[in-house]
Parts: sequence; structure tokens; C-alpha cells
Amino acid sequence: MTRQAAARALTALGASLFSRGYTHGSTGNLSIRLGATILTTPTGSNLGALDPGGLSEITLDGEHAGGAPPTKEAFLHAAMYRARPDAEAVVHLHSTHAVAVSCLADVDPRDVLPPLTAYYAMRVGTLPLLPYHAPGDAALEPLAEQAARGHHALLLANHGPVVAGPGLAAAADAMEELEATARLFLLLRGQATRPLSPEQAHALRRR
Ligand SMILES: O=C(CO)COP(=O)(O)O
Ligand SMILES: [Zn+2]
Repeated sequence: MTRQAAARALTALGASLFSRGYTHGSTGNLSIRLGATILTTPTGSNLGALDPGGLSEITLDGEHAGGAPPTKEAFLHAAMYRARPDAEAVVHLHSTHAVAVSCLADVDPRDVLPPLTAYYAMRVGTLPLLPYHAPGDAALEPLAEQAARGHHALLLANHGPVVAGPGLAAAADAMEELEATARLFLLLRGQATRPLSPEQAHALRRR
């Protein structure tokens, strides 16, 4: 993918996610890997109004390498790419239902959401919860890198989800599935539910 095409894809995805309420204000950040460079959204961006000519470049170490000052979560995006050689895109949002789940006290931090549906099992699978850090706190970096070695989707406590994928569309697809399942989980709280069995969920992985 050329830099120009990547910039257009980030801008279009940002507009789509923002217009559908997947993140708000100046929250969330997106990136695409272009070889040894990562194209990211600038810090403070409204994802609904990105300028394809005004994006940022960082290295795989999370250092600013060109363009506008990058997202304060540059280290997090870089950690996801280092941990997952197959990752070509990373999406981080403050999507309401996933953020709500990230604030719950009584969840299993090894896997926050049950496999309520087949598409959740197919697109997300397991979702570890990482302990709270302030946005931009690079102390999260080693924790995120280690968790990302085994999981392409992570939930940051009292913050929001971050998802890596083999392309921008796949990362966004998994993110939308995560948000949909977080919403279902909250809708079903307090009601007897029947998630997929471990065997049913396992059989659906990586479809
Ligand atoms: O979601 C965000 C912080 O976690 C937004 O930060 P940036 O504007 O620096 O990308
Ligand atoms: Zn954030």
C-alpha cells in the first residue's frame, strides 16, 4: 500500500467510525504499518475530521519520525506491531460499551467478555484487561507488548479497547464486533445467559 492510499484509508475509517459514534471528541487513534514506518493519527485529532496530508509517522520504537506530532499512544501502537508481525493496522477507540466494561469491578482480567456469539468468537476470541494507566503513560508499553503476543485485542482498564489486524478493515471489523459484544453483555447483565461452550468458541477461532 502506498503512503497516500494508507492516509486515505485512515481518514475514511476515522470518518466512518466517528460518524457512527464509535469514538467521540478527540479520543481514539488509528495507525497503519508501512514497512519500517507507522502512519498514525496526530495527537488531539477528531477522528471524524482527519486530514490525509496532516498525519504523523513513527518508528517501530514509537519515536516521532515525521509529520504532525503523533498520538500520545504511539508507544502502544508500536508495541502492538512489534508483538504481532502479522499486524498491519491498529485501532484504539473509546467506544462506549467497551469502555463501560473496562470499568467493571467483577470481570476476569484474563478474558473480560464471554463468547456470546459466533462472530465475537471469530473476530475477537479472548480479551485480556490491562491495568489502568493514564493515557499516554508509557509504563503500559511492556504490559501491552507482552499481552499482544498472545492476543490481537486488548482492553485498557477505565479507558478502552485496542485491536490489531492484518489490515485496517480487519482491525475495524474486530473492533466493531468487540463493541457489539460489550453492548450485548451489558444488556444481558443480571439475566441467565448461555454463552457458546468452550468447544463451540474454539471451533470458530480464526474464521
Ligand atoms: O485516545 C486517546 C488517548 O488514549 C487520544 O489521544 P491522542 O489524541 O493523543 O491520539
Ligand atoms: Zn484512548
